[in-house]
Amino acid sequence: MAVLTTFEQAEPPVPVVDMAVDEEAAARTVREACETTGFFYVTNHGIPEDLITKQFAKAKEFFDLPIQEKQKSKVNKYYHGWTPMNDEKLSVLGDQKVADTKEGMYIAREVAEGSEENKLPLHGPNNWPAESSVPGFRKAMEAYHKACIGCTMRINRLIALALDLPATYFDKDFVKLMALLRPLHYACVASSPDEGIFGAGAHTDYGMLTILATDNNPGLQVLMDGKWVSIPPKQGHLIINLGDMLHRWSNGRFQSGLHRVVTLPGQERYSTAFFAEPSFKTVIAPLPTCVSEENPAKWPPTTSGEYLMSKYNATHSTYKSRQEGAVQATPSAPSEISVTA
Ligand SMILES: O=C(O)CCC(=O)C(=O)O
Ligand SMILES: [Fe+2]
Repeated sequence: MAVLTTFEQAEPPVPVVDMAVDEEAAARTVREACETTGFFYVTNHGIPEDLITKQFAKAKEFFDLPIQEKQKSKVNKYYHGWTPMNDEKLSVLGDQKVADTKEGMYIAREVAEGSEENKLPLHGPNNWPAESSVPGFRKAMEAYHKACIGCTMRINRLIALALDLPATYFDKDFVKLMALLRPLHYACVASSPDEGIFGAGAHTDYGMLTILATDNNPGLQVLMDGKWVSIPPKQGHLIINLGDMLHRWSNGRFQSGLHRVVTLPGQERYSTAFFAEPSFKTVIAPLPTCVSEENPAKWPPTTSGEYLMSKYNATHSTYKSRQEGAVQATPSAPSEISVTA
């Protein structure tokens, strides 16, 4: 594992997908990225720049609040809301001594209490901060969340084409998508891989895809050929990476790259991840173009909801304690990580 501490800074090592070019051409670039690292940049992604800027400004205002105020928005039973510093220990490599030096806020698609969807685990109201403590927070986050859903649907078309499926293939599975926006704030604590201190420990994301917006500070690294390679911020671009659910859905064809965040000395960092997962009940069994007699299913079927809950259980201490005696997540196939890493 010594090789995993090697750093290498290079030109952006993952492709740029221009979403304004014709879909077939874009899908070819997506396929190449998805079969190797599972990471790519998108440009002309259709999300107005001012929505990105506004949500960053409001996220900062929220994270600047005193802890007692943020505690009022602490994750609720749906796991929506604020998670404090050092809540997660994401690394799957056994190299992390201190839990992630970041705090975050989970914001989902708003589901009304008492509604049909509210009967599902993880589906319910958000835990917004009071309007008086961060005026405009909800409005900015809801606008950006909505724009990210639109972007997800467009990227899904490219992923479908890249898998030789009709462009609209995933639409039915995302009618009631699980969509979590997660503004993140990394503390001014320099990461030290040798001492096991990370902004975010090495992990793969859980779902279909992640749309990541970052401030101008680098920090994100992806493991490529045994080396940690920086994926730097790129003006006008968003970073897309695939999650484990798509890895499994594509029967291992598309990759969910192992990544981490290493923060630099004297540097706070803000990023906002948007995690898109299929609707809770979507069955995750190999996609038709990814399975055959010669290439049988590598995992048993699961559902999007079960899979996501098993992942939260494994990594979020507050989720685990909240669920004790409540939701029982069904663990999925245990081989996920070794396949990915
Ligand atoms: O902050 C970043 O650059 C990455 C965050 C991330 O990987 C995550 O939240 O899953
Ligand atoms: Fe991630």
